[in-house]
Parts: sequence; C-alpha cells; structure tokens
Amino acid sequence: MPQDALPSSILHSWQRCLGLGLPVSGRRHERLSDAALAERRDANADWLAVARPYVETLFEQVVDGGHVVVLADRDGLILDEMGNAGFLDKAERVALTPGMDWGEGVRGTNAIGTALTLAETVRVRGGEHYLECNRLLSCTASPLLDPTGRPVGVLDVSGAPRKLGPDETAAVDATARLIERRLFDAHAQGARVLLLHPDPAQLATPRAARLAFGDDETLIGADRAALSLLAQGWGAVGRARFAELFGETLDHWQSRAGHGVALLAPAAGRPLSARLLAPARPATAPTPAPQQARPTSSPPAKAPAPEAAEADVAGLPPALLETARKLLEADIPVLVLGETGTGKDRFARALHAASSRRHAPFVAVNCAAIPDGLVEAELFGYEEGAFTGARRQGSRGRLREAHGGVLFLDEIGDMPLTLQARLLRALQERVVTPLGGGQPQRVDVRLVCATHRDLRRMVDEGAFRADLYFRLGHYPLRLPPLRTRGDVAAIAQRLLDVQGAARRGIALAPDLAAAIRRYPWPGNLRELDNLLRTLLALVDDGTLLGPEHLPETLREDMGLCEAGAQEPDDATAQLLARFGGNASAAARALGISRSTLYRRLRKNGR
Ligand SMILES: Nc1ncnc2c1ncn2[C@@H]1O[C@H](COP(=O)(O)OP(=O)(O)OP(=O)(O)O)[C@@H](O)[C@H]1O
Repeated sequence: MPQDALPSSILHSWQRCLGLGLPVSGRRHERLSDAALAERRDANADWLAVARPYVETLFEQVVDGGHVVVLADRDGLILDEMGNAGFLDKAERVALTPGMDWGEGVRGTNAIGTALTLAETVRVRGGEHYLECNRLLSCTASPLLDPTGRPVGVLDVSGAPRKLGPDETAAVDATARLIERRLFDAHAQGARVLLLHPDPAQLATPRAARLAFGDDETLIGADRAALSLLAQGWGAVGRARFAELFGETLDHWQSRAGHGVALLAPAAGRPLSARLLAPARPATAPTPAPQQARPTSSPPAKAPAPEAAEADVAGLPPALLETARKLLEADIPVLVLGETGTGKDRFARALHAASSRRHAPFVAVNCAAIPDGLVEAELFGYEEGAFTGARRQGSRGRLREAHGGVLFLDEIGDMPLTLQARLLRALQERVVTPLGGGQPQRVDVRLVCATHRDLRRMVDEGAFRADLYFRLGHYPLRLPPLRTRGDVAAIAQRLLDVQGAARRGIALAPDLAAAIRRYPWPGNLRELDNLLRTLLALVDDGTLLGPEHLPETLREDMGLCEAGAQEPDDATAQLLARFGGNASAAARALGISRSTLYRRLRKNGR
C-alpha cells in the first residue's frame, strides 16, 4: 500500500477485517425480526427519545434527497432511519436499514462500525468500504457517548459518494455533540455542574466544557472538552474527586465564587475560567453510604440562588453580569437598559445574588407604579404625622430598608423631575432625611437602576436631569433584545428544561424550533417564557411541541397558518386521513419531517 493512499484509520480497519478473515464479497446476514427489533428499540428508548428531534433537524440541514440519516445502537445495529424514498430503496439494497447489523466485525470497514470501534467521528468514502457491495456509499458517523464515556449508540449520514461535501462531517459531529450535551443534562440533574473555558466570555456559549459532581464531590459526568482541558481520560469519571482535580474542595471554591465566574487551577494544565451552574431544582443526589458521609467539619453546600440560574438560561453573555458585578462592588451605580421584557428586573436580582451583598437586603422600587406624590415618602420615609394618611408610626423608607444591601430603582425614567434632585443629593451625601423633619440618617446602599426609556433623549428633551443621568450612567449596560441573542430555539429549549420539560419527556419539534428562530419576539423573554409555561401547563407528558400547540393568534403572527389552508392532493389527503389527520404520524410513516410534509402538500396542492 503506497503511503498516504488511505487515511491510516481506514487502513488499520482493513487490517482488522483481514485479520478476522472477512471476505470482501461479504456474507449474508439476516435482518432482526420485527419483535426483536422492537425489543432493541425499547432497550435504547431513553437516548433515542433525546436524539430523534436532532436527527430530524440534521435531515433537513444536510439531506438533499440522496441521503439517509441513521441511528444505530452501541453494537452497530440500525434502530432508526430517516431518508428520502428514492435513496431508501438504494439503502435497502445494501441492507442499510433498521434491524441490520453494521458492526465492523460483520460488515467490514464502514462509518457506523468503525466510528464505534475507534470511538471517534469517521468518514468512509466509496472504495474505502471493505465490502465491495458498500462501495456505492459515502458515510460519516459519530459515536454518541454518555457522560461517563460509555457509547450508547451512533449517528450516521450515508449517501451516494459524489453527493457528500466536506460539510457533512462537521454537521454530523456537531449534531452528535448536541445530543451528548442533552444526555449530560439529563444525567446531571440535581448534581453540581461546573462550566469551564480558558476564555470567560465563552462560558455562556455551547463551547463551554462541562463537569458534574455528586454530593461527595466525586466527578460523576463530563464531556470530552472538559476532560481534554484537564488532561484526563474517561477513567476519571466515577473516581476523581474535585480536590484531586483542582487542589481544593468544591464546597470551598463555591463559598468563594458562588455562582459567579472565577478562576480554577487544574492539577494538570493551565488556569481556567469556571462557573457553577445553579441546579434547576433542589439536589437529589443519591444518599451516600454511611462510610462516605461528608465529614461534619466541611461547610455545607450553599443553596443555589435561583436568580442566578434564571439569568443563566437567558442567553446573556456572562461577561455582562460580571461587568455589572464589578461596578456594583466598586460602588458605581449600575444602569441597566433594554426593551420591555428583556429581563432587567431578573438581571438586577441575579446581580445581587452574585455580589458580596447577597446576604443583605435587595429592595426593589418600581418608580412607575407609585403615584407621583408618594414616591418621595416611599423612598425617603417619613416621621409620624408627616402628612395626611401617613402611618401612625411613620416609615423608614425604602432607601433605609436597603441599608447594607442593594436598592433597585426600576423604571427610573418615570421618576418625577422634582424628586430626581432629591435622589441625586441623597446619593451624593449618602444621607436621607425623612419627610416631616426627622434626623438625617446615614445609608450605605449600592444602586441598580433600570429603564426601557431612552434616558439620553429624555435628557436632551429636558424630561430627565442631566446631572442625575451622569451620576447613574457612568457605564450603562444594555440587555439585548431576545431576537439578537443567538439561537432563540436553544434558549427556549433551556427554559423548557428549567421548567422540567425533559423530565416529562416534552421536547420542541424542529418545525416549531424553526418558527421560534424566525419570530421577532417583540415581548422578548417575557413573551417567550410565558408562552412556554402555558404550553407546558396544557400538554401531556411525552408531547413533541409543534406549531399545532400554539394559540391561533401566534400561529398567524408566525406565518404558520397557510399550510392547513392549502388543498392537499388526493394521495397525501388519503395518507393523512389514514392517520386520522395526524400530520406527525403521517410524516413519521414517510420518514420525513412534518415541515417537509407540509411543504410537499403545498407543492402538490397547487
Ligand atoms: N433570565 C431569565 N430567564 C427566564 N425568564 C426570564 C428571564 N428574564 C426574564 N424572563 C421572563 O421575562 C419576564 C420579565 O422579566 P423582567 O421583569 O426582568 O423584564 P424587564 O426587562 O424588567 O421588563 P419591563 O421592562 O417590562 O419591566 C419574567 O417574568 C420572565 O417570565
């Protein structure tokens, strides 16, 4: 064999097949009976349910009619296949169909079997297949590992050799990693999850590596990126303690870092930025065996701040929260700008939870919700009998209530002009004098303000005091509208997960995910979050959320109504009728996604 004529991975695979005495003409292999195949699918039901929605998306992305997308189990037995009818026929001829075994020892060098043997993404083109009959295929497969490093199955895209471009490998690999991420999330429920990356700005992106730790600080799950950052192998999972990996206990690190970004120094490798995710629900780690019980001297794990978890799912760069935290700690007022519903209030609470003042009060005042005449009394307090209607014993005022903690002035743009001067004075002098002539009181508050208004324009128009604006707006932070926060469907998926959708077997169908990506979300996170909460309240466990679950008004706004209005052609109408009008079931029977079915209906109906 001339050097470099073949990738070494293929050459070694050929040598393994030769060693097994496999004839290149192949042997006959029986298809598994329907009953046995159903049993194998049952045994793999958990990860198949996670993987299937991603397979549909991959199918839509890469498949041009000449390909199939395949899911096989960890032995290489094909469980599921999705493809265009024309190519399915071809696949059938080479037995690339459910119930057939594509392990390397049976079917020679091929993407499914060889990817499982090597535990890495593999591309096998045409003549690189060991069996002659498979040389009409070009395939890319990536093994799916659970967070302990155990292969659960394999994802494969196969087609005619000419039709596969270099992109397939990247798409298959990326989809496999997404599926593994979901397997990790399911596995790590209730555990402490650590995000890691050399660059802190990447911690909020899918590039962040992940580790999960059990109650006794043992590593119970990891992804490949995390292990490679720590120069560890899969053997560390289930064995290594946090302290062995990082030289201090997790409880200790957590008491220092909370849920903010902080540096961690791995025993091997360079320092990394890290952040602890707050679990979505109270930890339910298995009860430790008595001899493993945590020593009573170690500090108890801190209850996670729910606000921190919520800020995390909103697709905000963590650098934003970190910048705000630094301003707050330096006693510089934090001004948060953003359209309505972008999460300014939540952000302010997350900031408090991430700050050194998290155990001191967080006092929120909505300046737009208090009648003009009462804002002053509300903020500064009053002495007994200061004005008609005042409470007998007077009031301390919200500024003093926030003493030692954080005062959050929401809708600061709605504060009456007259009061702005008084607020400015209080901020400068750090003293408040209650209405009705009480003693001046010193206050120590850190200030966070928010508004959806354009304060600078208000200053130009004389509706907001310039001196107060310059006092508050040293470094305004703008929360981006939802439509510009990257993949809105991924944010929706995470919101669903936080609300327990995964536990109930509820997932987003690809066509709803696509509609969510297209829609501009004028009400931002409020609109998306409320919609998802409502859908979760309405649907049964195990539902694949599709456009049909949306309220009609939103379907119209999202432009999703026309498909139903078309006249389907006879054949498709009959098929739909056979499935009682259930488009999902009809699409599944055809091995296509529902949106492809609708597209086909529209085309044929015209
Ligand atoms: N980080 C988040 N995670 C999940 N949901 C969020 C998040 N931030 C905001 N939301 C959703 O949006 C709603 C509104 O959030 P919030 O009150 O913080 O927004 P806002 O920008 O202050 O709105 P407004 O300008 O109208 O006062 C919340 O009740 C919640 O449903």
